[in-house]
Amino acid sequence: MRSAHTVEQVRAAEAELMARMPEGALMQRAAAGLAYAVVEFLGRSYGARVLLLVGAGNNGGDALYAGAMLAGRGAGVEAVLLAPEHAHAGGLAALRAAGGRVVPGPRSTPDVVVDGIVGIGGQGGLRPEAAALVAGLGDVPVVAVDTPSGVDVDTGRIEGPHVQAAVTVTFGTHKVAHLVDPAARACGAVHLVDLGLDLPPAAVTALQAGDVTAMLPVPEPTAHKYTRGVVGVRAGSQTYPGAAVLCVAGAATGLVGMVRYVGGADDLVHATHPEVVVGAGQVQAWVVGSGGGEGAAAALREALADGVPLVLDADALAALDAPLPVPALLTPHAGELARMLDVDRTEVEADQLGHARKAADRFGCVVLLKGRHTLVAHPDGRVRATTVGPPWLATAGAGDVLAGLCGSLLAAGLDPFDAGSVGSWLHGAAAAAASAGGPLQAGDVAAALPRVCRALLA
Ligand SMILES: NC(=O)C1=CN([C@@H]2O[C@H](COP(=O)(O)OP(=O)(O)OC[C@H]3O[C@@H](n4cnc5c(N)ncnc54)[C@H](OP(=O)(O)O)[C@@H]3O)[C@@H](O)[C@H]2O)[C@@H](O)CC1
Ligand SMILES: Nc1ncnc2c1ncn2[C@@H]1O[C@H](COP(=O)(O)OP(=O)(O)O)[C@@H](O)[C@H]1O
Ligand SMILES: [K+]
Repeated sequence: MRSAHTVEQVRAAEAELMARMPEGALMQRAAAGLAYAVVEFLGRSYGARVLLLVGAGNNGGDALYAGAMLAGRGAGVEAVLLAPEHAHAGGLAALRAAGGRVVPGPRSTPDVVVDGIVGIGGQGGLRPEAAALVAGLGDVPVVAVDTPSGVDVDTGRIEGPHVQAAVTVTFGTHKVAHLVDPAARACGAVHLVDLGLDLPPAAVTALQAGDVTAMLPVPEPTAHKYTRGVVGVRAGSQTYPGAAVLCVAGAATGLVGMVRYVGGADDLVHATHPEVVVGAGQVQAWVVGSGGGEGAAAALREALADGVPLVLDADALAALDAPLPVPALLTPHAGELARMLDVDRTEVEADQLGHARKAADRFGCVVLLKGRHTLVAHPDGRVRATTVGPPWLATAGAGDVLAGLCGSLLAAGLDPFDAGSVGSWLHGAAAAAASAGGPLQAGDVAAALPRVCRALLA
C-alpha cells in the first residue's frame, strides 16, 4: 500500500522524530536522498551543471545541502536564492564550503534544476518572482524537492503557476498531491526517501499489486458457481446495445460463478457471451446503468427491489436522487459527477478529491471518480487512488467494462470500497497489458483481465 499523509500529519510525525534525533539529522537524510535521486536522474554527477532554486524555508535547505553533496561529487552547482535574507544558513554555508556558488539568476542552461522553492509550507500558486524564474527555464528537466512548488499539497489542486517536475523526491511519506490529480501530474515520477517517521492512518492510499492479490476473490476447493457469487447486469439500450456487451464482458472475466443479463440487448449478449444467463434471477449484486438510456431509472428500481449491493454507472447516476438503502458503488466520470453535484465539469476536474468526498458524503455511497488517477471515496472519509492505467484507456466503453468488473467483485463478496479500488486497479493493469504501449479498445481490456489476475496469483 502506498500511503499519503496530510501536511499536519507529517509535521506532527516529524516533530516527534526530531525530538529524538540530533539537530539537523532529518534534513541530512532528506538531502542525501535528494542528491542520490539527482545523480540517478542525470546518470552522473561529475561535470553536471545543477541549478538550485532556493526558497525561504526548509525546502530550500534540503536543496542547498543536496547541492553541497553534488558539488562534493564534482557537479557544478549554482543557487538562485528567492529570499536571500531567509535562505537556510547551514545549507548555504555547506554549499559554499563544497564549492557551490550563489548567482543572481541562471547564467547558462543547466542539465537539471532542483526546485527547492517551497514544499509542505506552501500556500497558493508560485508568486510572480518564482513564477517568472521557472518560466524562464523552459524545457530544462526539474527535480522537485518534496512537492512541485505551487501545487496544493493537501488537496491536489493547482491554483496558479507551478513547477512541472520530471521527478519529485519526497520524504517520510507520500503527500496527497503525489496521488491526486491535477497535482499528481505535476510530480512526474515520485521517489520516496524513508525518514523513519511514525505515522497515523493515511489520508489517501494507493493499492499496490500485492494488496490487490490479497483481496482477489479466489474459489475455495469446494466452491460451486453459486457460492462464488452471481452478478446481474442491467445495462444497454436500443441506442447503446454495445454498452451491454462491454459491461457483461467486464463482469464475465471469471471472478464470479455466474453472470445474468437483463436489458434490451439479449441477442447480442447471447451471441457474444454464451455463458451468460439471460433473464432475471437471484444475484448477489447488480450493475445498473451503463448505456442504459431512459430505461435506467426503471432498471434501478427493479435492481433495488432485490436488496443486494449495487454498482451504479452512467444513466443510473442521473436517476439517483436520494441516498440508497443498500451498499453501493457509484462510478461517474467528471462530467457525470458534475451533474450529480450540480457544478461545472471544470470544477470537478480542478478539485477531484473534494468533489469525490462530497458526493460520497451526500449520497452515502462509495464514489469512484474515473480519470487519469481514479479516486475511490468512502463516506467514512477514506480515499484510495488508482495510479495504474495508460492514457490509451480513455476510450469509449472502457467505463462499461469497469462497471461490470466492479459488480463481479461486489457479487464475489468484496465491499463497495474494496470492489471499486481493486476493480479500478485491475482495469488499469489490464489496460496496460492490452495496450503494451499502443492503442486499445474497451473489449481488449476485458479480454486482458484473466491474464492480469493469473500474473498476480502466480
Ligand atoms: N520538518 C522536517 O523535519 C523536515 C522538513 N523537510 C523539508 O522542509 C520542508 C518544509 O519546510 P518549511 O516548513 O520551512 O516550509 P517550506 O515548504 O520550505 O516553505 C515555506 C516558505 O515558502 C514561502 N512560500 C510559501 N508559499 C509560497 C509560494 N506559493 N511561492 C513562493 N514561496 C512561497 C514562505 O515564505 P514567506 O511567506 O515567509 O515569504 C515560507 O517561508 C519540506 O517540504 C521538506 O522539503 C525535510 O528536510 C525533512 C525534514
Ligand atoms: N488520461 C487517462 N489515463 C488513464 N486512464 C484514463 C484517462 N482518462 C480516462 N481514463 C480511464 O478511462 C476510462 C474511461 O471511462 P468512461 O469515461 O466512463 O468511458 P465510457 O463512458 O465511454 O465507458 C475510465 O476507467 C478512466 O479512469
Ligand atoms: K519544491
